[in-house]
Amino acid sequence: MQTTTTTLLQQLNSFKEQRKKALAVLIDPDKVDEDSLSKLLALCNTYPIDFFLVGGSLITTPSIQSVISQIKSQTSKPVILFPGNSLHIEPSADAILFLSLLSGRNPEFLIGQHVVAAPLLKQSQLEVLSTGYLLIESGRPTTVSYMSNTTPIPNNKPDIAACTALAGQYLGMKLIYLDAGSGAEIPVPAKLIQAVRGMIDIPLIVGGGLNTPEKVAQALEAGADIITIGNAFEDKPEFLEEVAKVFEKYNQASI
Ligand SMILES: CC(C)=CCC/C(C)=C/CC/C(C)=C/CC/C(C)=C/COP(=O)(O)OP(=O)(O)O
Ligand SMILES: O=P(O)(O)OC[C@@H](O)CO
Ligand SMILES: [Mg+2]
Repeated sequence: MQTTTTTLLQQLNSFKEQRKKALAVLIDPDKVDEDSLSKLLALCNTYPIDFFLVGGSLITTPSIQSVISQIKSQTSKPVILFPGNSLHIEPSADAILFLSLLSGRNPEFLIGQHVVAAPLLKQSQLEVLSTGYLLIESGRPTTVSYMSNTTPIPNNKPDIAACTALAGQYLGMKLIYLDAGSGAEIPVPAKLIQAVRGMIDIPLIVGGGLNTPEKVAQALEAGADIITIGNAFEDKPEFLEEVAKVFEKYNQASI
């Protein structure tokens, strides 16, 4: 019998078609130890999360692989790399966000790291998810803007964000990620999310500073298909219960 496997991209596209909102839990390998990760993973088995993102702008932990191995031993959800550079490729994950930093004008993060990464990805089994990555201004400089030496899109310029995202879609990218940056003071504004949502057809990921149920609900309401949460779960894993309630409301309404 022939078996067909669904790719992660197909799953994300089908969520979007069904209007099912997805939740990604971001694990920064530098910010967890075995015990704290174990506690978070136990909660991720209690509440319906969709996948894990693993990564950071700067990773000093020698083994991303051991973090992935712990996630895989405690849960069955897909693990997607969220890399800051080409050194962050770890073949034991399921997929990688192949990010091109479209909001910036630094060729290294638009195409340079990608050339180095491409042959490594070809040798791996990782599903490569071509992603237009847009940093949105969020109050104070973020790790990503510093590390990438780029300026984010002003958060009162929804048109610039929408046109940048559309250019990404026309270039063939399969996902758009709007990121206010990890621990952002001000998350991506609803108006800007709406403008991007209205311009593109591909799934939209939104993250950065989503640390209250209200902020999560606002991003979903504005049109995010996938929400990423990192810091708020690191600080308080129990926040997952509150987030799950927000998702339940949206996902029940979509059935
Ligand atoms: C193509 C490959 C393999 C690599 C390049 C990938 C690109 C273009 C990355 C864009 C720039 C960048 C540095 C992105 C990092 C995104 C990320 C994983 C953010 C998570 O948050 P942190 O920046 O680690 O925040 P903290 O300060 O809270 O740790
Ligand atoms: O850590 P937080 O603030 O949730 O941000 C998540 C992610 O979008 C950062 O790149
Ligand atoms: Mg980090």
